[in-house]
Amino acid sequence: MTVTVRVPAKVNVQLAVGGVRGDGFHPLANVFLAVGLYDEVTAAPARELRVTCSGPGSQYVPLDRTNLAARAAIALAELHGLAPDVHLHIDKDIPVAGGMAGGSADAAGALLACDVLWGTRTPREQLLAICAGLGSDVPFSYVGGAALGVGRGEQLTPLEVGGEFHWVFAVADGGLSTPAVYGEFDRLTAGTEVPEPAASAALLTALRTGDTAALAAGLSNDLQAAALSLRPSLAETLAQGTRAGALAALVSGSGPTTAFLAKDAEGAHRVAQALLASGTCVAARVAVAPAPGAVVL
Ligand SMILES: C[C@@](CO)(OP(=O)(O)O)[C@H](O)COP(=O)(O)OP(=O)(O)OC[C@H]1O[C@@H](n2ccc(N)nc2=O)[C@H](O)[C@@H]1O
Ligand SMILES: Nc1ncnc2c1ncn2[C@@H]1O[C@H](COP(=O)(O)OP(=O)(O)O)[C@@H](O)[C@H]1O
Repeated sequence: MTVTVRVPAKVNVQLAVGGVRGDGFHPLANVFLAVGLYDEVTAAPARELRVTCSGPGSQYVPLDRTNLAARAAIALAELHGLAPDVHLHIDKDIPVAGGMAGGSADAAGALLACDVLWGTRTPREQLLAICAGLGSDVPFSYVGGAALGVGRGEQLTPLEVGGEFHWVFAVADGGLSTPAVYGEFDRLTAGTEVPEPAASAALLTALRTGDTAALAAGLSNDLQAAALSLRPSLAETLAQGTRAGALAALVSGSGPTTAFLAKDAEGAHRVAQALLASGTCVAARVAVAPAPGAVVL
């Protein structure tokens, strides 16, 4: 028997970042939106823990016990006093190290796949606690849809979404390290008063009412300046998407993937074609949001 779970990528429609905490993390008001780009994680019985990976960027994914999917399997096995003897295969479609939470998606997917394969029927609250222990973004990858994440992003409140949003994602050449981008944020804000992060009421209303123009007006990412500082060429990608008719353009999370909100499906295809033709990205993907969280196929 094998179990395959599909898990979505995310874009942060608002990422408000406060001053660094004593534990090295930053307090956030993180408005997550799951988008329809997916990894699939398949769990199969095996003699020992083994991870394989296929798809774009898979050569950059570690296959040892540092892989977030492997860590998820180990954490679940420990909870139930089992050995984590499982073969996890990750079929990647989410850009690696791209600011779209691909590793977090794989962790959430592996957790659900192993829970079903092993018949451990772990209560949802316990699964979410394991997710939070694995990484700040992992609980959201599990639940999907849209949610406000506070604390370091792991404390979630689900958000209502009143419509569909059409996105384009420009995949950059190479990745950006999340800790490096937070470090650059600290450098750029040193000596300034960083306000307490708070979710924007206008943005939450835009999500609830499915108002694309209002969502476009409210998009914000406090890590964008840091990502652009580390990768100045992203400014040109953002400009090309805007020129092609995107309603708004921003860096996705810690980058370097850039995200473009379009009016409708046709607009999204136009923006994707223009981005590819501009040569400022290696791939341009269209995706609809919101997408569901981890689901068994
Ligand atoms: C920036 C965001 C936005 O959603 O995602 P990406 O765009 O990278 O996908 C997240 O905050 C990334 O979350 P995640 O990738 O799960 O981070 P973690 O594994 O928990 O932490 C990795 C490192 O990022 C930094 N970090 C993470 C979260 C946070 N609130 N403050 C931080 O300073 C810390 O340096 C930490 O050691
Ligand atoms: N299953 C996984 N998929 C992708 N990256 C992983 C995975 N497990 C660990 N990693 C490591 O996490 C880093 C961040 O990857 P990823 O989650 O794709 O990006 P981001 O944090 O920007 O959303 C990668 O460079 C890789 O070394």
